[in-house]
Formats: sequence, structure tokens, C-alpha cells
Amino acid sequence: MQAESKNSQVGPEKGSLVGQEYEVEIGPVAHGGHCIARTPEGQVLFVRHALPGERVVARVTEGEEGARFLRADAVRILDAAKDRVEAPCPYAGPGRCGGCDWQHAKPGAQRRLKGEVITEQLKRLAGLTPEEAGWDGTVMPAEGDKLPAGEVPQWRTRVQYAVDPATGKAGLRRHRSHEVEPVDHCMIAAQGVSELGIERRDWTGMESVEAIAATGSQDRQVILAPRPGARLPLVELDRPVSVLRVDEKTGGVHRVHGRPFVRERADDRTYRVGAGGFWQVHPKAADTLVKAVMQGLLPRKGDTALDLYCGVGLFAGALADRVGDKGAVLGIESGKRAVEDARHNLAGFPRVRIEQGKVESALPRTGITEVDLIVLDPPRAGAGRATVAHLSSLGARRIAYVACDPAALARDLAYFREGGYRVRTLRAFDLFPMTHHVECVAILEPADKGA
Ligand SMILES: C[S@@+](CC[C@H](N)C(=O)[O-])C[C@H]1O[C@@H](n2cnc3c(N)ncnc32)[C@H](O)[C@@H]1O
Repeated sequence: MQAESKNSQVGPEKGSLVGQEYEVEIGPVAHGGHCIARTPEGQVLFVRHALPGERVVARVTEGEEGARFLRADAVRILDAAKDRVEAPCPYAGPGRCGGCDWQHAKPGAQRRLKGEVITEQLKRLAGLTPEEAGWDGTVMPAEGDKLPAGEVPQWRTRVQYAVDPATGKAGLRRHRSHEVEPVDHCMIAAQGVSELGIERRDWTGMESVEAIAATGSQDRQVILAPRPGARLPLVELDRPVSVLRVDEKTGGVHRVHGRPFVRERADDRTYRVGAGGFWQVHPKAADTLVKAVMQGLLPRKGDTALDLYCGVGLFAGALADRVGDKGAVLGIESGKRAVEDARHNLAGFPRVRIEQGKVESALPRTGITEVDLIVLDPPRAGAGRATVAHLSSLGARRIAYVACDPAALARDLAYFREGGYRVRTLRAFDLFPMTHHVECVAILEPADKGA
């Protein structure tokens, strides 16, 4: 049945279905924070703000007649799922802040949805059943994130605010849009970020303001990205912070005042993370992932190990501790600053070496033909066929694959299978509550082990 289009008075653009409303039955969850439905004509709808099993009025937000799929928002809930809750955040909902996807789902249901996405991606992209992937379907909450109903974990230690050019106020981007949703407070921001009071200041001339509150130190940092030709504001916040700026021409990040890095704590060690360098956002993430990787790899004294896409050296540090003086660890990372930080962070380990370069080219350059253990933690695109083939040829006893995108993970697991590796266990952690993101750790071993 087709519901009345709100935009029908003005008429949609020719061919465009934006504004068209459909009363639909919501099917399964899909990767990306939406569920699948179909229009009466059979077109696939990716519907946000809905839950499986619901009956809703979905309003198209993107797409035209004949397109492979349309995007839509559930604007009226006719039959609500039992997992639905009133979104705790006042900025969540159709057309509003794009930061969270599952504000309207109970926390346990959010984790179930993420688990269903992982299962579906493994099946579709790698042909793996849960049993074949060593996956029990459970997405674990981060320690301390199990809160009473209606309370939201304050987990984002890094928040990228967008600045509304008309008002100079910091807000958050709307879903798939450059428009800014003005906010007084982000509910999922870590307390250290909220305390900076970014939302109360005037940021005229800035494109964006990133606020960072380190875990395990009092370091606070603000990274300003000015619009072309704009002057930097005097940054007077409620707490002392270091200030950095993004060069609008080169994209490089430069110090304005204070330290050009923050100090993060994980695995009982302090890591320096310089301007724009990668660090896990959830305050429990680094420890959770180190633990899962070490439990899966079981490093032994004297092992040789690779930490690929090593950032500032999180896993290289944990491995170095465990393989001892007779072992050796090689980290590879493309970011120049991150490499400097990793070398600084791990300077106490003479048997750790960090190479700068892309894994694709730097790994073959090392001439390494054999290792005992491998950790890889690639960016969202994954490692890809050639790198996985190379890794599969090094004879590692175990490989830990840390993945922020289950689709890329599934593709790479299929390549590992071609290379003679099977998944021993796959664990998943909800390190991004209220959003559709999820972190996985897959432990692989040679398929013929014990055969
Ligand atoms: C998901 S982060 C992981 C960082 C680190 N393992 C951690 O947990 O802090 C991915 C890292 O890979 C780096 N990177 C991206 N593409 C790369 C490539 N092709 N080769 C090497 N490093 C790359 C990024 O700069 C980033 O530091």
C-alpha cells in the first residue's frame, strides 16, 4: 500500500522518489545501520530508524525509479517491535543527527542486530557458516557498558564536531549530509569531551572541531580545521587543552599550543598518540582488543611476530612484552607521525622494529619469509587479496585479524581460506554502542593443523 506523499503538493523531481512514502513490513537488518524492506513495486528499501518485524511508513530519502535500491527513514511506526525504545537522545531520528543508528533499540537488541550482520556477511561474502567461523553469534558489551535502561554509555573519547557556517555553533552532521544538526550535548561523548564545552563556544570560520579526551591521562586536545582564509579563534575552554590546526591545503596537522600529542594508557603502558594519529575511541577498546588478541595468539618466549597497520604500536608493545628478549616484533604502519610515535612508545624494546610504508609494499621489501605470529588491524577497506596471500605464505602458527568492518573481514577470511588458513574463533565486541559499528577479532590457524 502506498501512503500519501508529504511532498506530493510540490511533486518529486522527475524520476526521483525522494519524499515518497510507503507503508511497509520491515525485514532483516543489513550492514550499515538499516533494515531491508520492499516497495509494493518490489524495489529494495534500506530503512533507517526501523527494527525487524515492524510495520512502518517509510519515507524515501535517496533514490529514483528503477534504482537498485532506495534509502528511506521510518517516519511513523504502525506496529512497534518489542525491542523498540524511545530514543534517549533528543537529536536522534529521521533527518536528524547521523552519528547514531540504533538509539531506538534496547542495548541487548543493538548487539543482537550487530551479531546478525556479522553472521550474514560471513555467509554472503565468505560462504562461512557460524560453526565454520568459530562464531557463537554473541557480541559482547565493553566492560562497564551494561547500564540501566535509558542510560547511554559515555564512550566517545574523540568527537568530530561540524560547525554550522551560519551560526558558528558546533553540531554533528546529519546522516549522509553536509548539513549540521545543532546539539547542546552529545550523549555518547565521554565525560572528558563533554567537560570541554565545545557546544557552548563560537567557532565562526571553522569547518570542524575535533575534541579528544585521553584515557588514563588528563590530556585534552582540540583540533581545528579552519575554512580557507579564516583566522583561528582564541580557544578558551573550561579545561586546559592543547590546540592543533589542520592545514587546509595539505591536510597536515600542526601544533598551535600545548603538546602535539595525547598520552593514552592501555595494557599497563602509556602510548603517545600524535596529531591525527589513530587510537581506539572507546576507553575500554584498546585493553579489550589486546586481551582478545593475546588470548587467541598465545605468544611464547622467543616467538617472532608481525604487527601490521600498527598505528602507534598497541599490539607490537603487547607482543614485545610476551615474546621477551629472545623474540622479535616488526610493526608496519603507513602514517609518518604514527611511526615516530610507535618508535618512541616502544623504545624500551630493543627487539622491536617499526617500518614506515604501506603493508602492500613494505612487507615484501622486508624479505621476511617466516614468522610465528601475525596481528593485522587494517583500515575499513581490509587487507585485500595480495596482502592476505603474502601473509598466508609466512607459515604463522596463528594470525589475529582485528576488524572494524565485518564485510572487509569476511572478504579477507575467504582469501585466507584460499591461502590454507581456517578461522579458529571469532569474537565480537560492541565498542561503538548506539551506532551500527562493531569490532571483531578473528583468530586463524593453518587449516591442516592436527589433520
Ligand atoms: C585501524 S588502525 C589500527 C592501529 C593500531 N593497530 C591500533 O589499534 O591502535 C589502522 C592503521 O593502519 C594505518 N594504515 C592504513 N592503510 C595502511 C596501509 N596500506 N599500510 C600500512 N598502514 C596503513 C593507519 O594509518 C592506521 O594507523
